[in-house]
Amino acid sequence: MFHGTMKINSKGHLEIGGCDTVTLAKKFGTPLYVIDEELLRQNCRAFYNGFKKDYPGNEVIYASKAFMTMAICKIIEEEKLGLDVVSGGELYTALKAGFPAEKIYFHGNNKSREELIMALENNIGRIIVDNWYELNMLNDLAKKMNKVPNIYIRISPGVEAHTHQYVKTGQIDSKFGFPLFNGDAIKAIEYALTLENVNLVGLHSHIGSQIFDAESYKAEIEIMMNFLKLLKEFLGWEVGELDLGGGFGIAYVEEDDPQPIEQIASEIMQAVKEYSVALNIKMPNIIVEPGRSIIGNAGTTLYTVGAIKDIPGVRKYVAVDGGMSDNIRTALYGAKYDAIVANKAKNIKSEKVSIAGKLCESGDMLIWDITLPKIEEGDILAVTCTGAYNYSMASNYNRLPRPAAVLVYNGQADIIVARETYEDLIRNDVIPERLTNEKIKIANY
Ligand SMILES: Cc1ncc(COP(=O)(O)O)c(C=O)c1O
Ligand SMILES: N[C@H](CCC[C@H](N)C(=O)O)C(=O)O
Repeated sequence: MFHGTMKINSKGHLEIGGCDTVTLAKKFGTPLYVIDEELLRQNCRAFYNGFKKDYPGNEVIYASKAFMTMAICKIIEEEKLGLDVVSGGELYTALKAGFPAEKIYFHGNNKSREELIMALENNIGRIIVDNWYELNMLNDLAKKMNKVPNIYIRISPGVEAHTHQYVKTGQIDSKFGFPLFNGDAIKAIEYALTLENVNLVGLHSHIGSQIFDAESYKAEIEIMMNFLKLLKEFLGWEVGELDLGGGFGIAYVEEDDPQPIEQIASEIMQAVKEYSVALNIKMPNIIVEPGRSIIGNAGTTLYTVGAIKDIPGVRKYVAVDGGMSDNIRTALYGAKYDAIVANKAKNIKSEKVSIAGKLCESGDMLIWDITLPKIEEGDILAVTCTGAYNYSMASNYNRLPRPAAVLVYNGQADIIVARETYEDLIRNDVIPERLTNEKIKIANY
């Protein structure tokens, strides 16, 4: 499956953003995350057109947890989207990239005092309050700092999205948000409205990730709009902003069949409109927080093929020079990926193999069972749709340095994150004095 600007060039190599991926692998080394800028921008525009063009009060905020670097913040800003951050680190990155603070939304189920202070000092757009502890702490801090931040209350709506257990978040048994079913949500809202140093402007809910159609969102909308009606009746409070979260799915492999964003957006907006009329409540501005669907299919990881182990009648393992340290999703969620042999992009697919990583775990697999052209040591393998939750969930397991990322556009390739070096790996190591009596020599690689 080809995505965005992918094509096969005259050498029979896979090209992305007008760049030959075999040349990219040579120039920048592997593993290498390659980001197709044009596709990333197209994805941003699909959301903008679907949710914001006809509804200027709506906001599309990119869930930066999917993939964040300062360069990505620049593109998101240029595409007129806001930014969802979930930690001091993401907030810091956004601020350092000069992202407009008023378009930053801060999530998280256990924000620290320091993180909240940072958010208040920088007057960010919205703080999404997840629990009682945070609500009181934020109000106290804001009082001391003489601020009145705009907040949302996060609601746990009790909606089961049809997706993987670990990427469901809206169900009753969830660590996120104030439950609707036991009255906690309404109590929190009533209480927040009495607080002097927070300004409650909206509600938030998020039901999960990798959702393919509007049905689960409609269930969420039904619950939330009925709740808005209840709030109007019992508290006399009309909700101005309703954040429906992210979760829009993408096609990793051929059998995945998500509806186009424009279609889902139109069904969502239609449902919101209909409920406002039917329930006789003001139509709230809608906020959505796509992560995966903005960056997922715009990313491809290039690897070099190394050892190949054929167990006749059992399986042929093809090992690459990365693995679960740069893409943990197969091991963690049983995620499925597609791949292209970049230097043999035209060749006939002739053998079934499994793509293994180089880390010290049997579960360190990238793809179980894929049919590819005959593959040999030294080939460049391009695993597609690795833009979301690969780099951002990468680790240094086995002390593998994290790969570099390049942004490709119109024949140009620019590094947006440098490859980590062995020096980076030991940068924060400390050898306590009592262990240093023998000189430890570190070879200079
Ligand atoms: C609150 C919230 N918003 C948005 C997202 C983004 O989800 P996705 O990448 O599936 O769009 C997530 C999940 O990571 C989330 O928890
Ligand atoms: N935070 C998201 C899920 C992120 C899933 C992501 N880590 C992945 O690799 O698919 C949620 O709660 O819906």
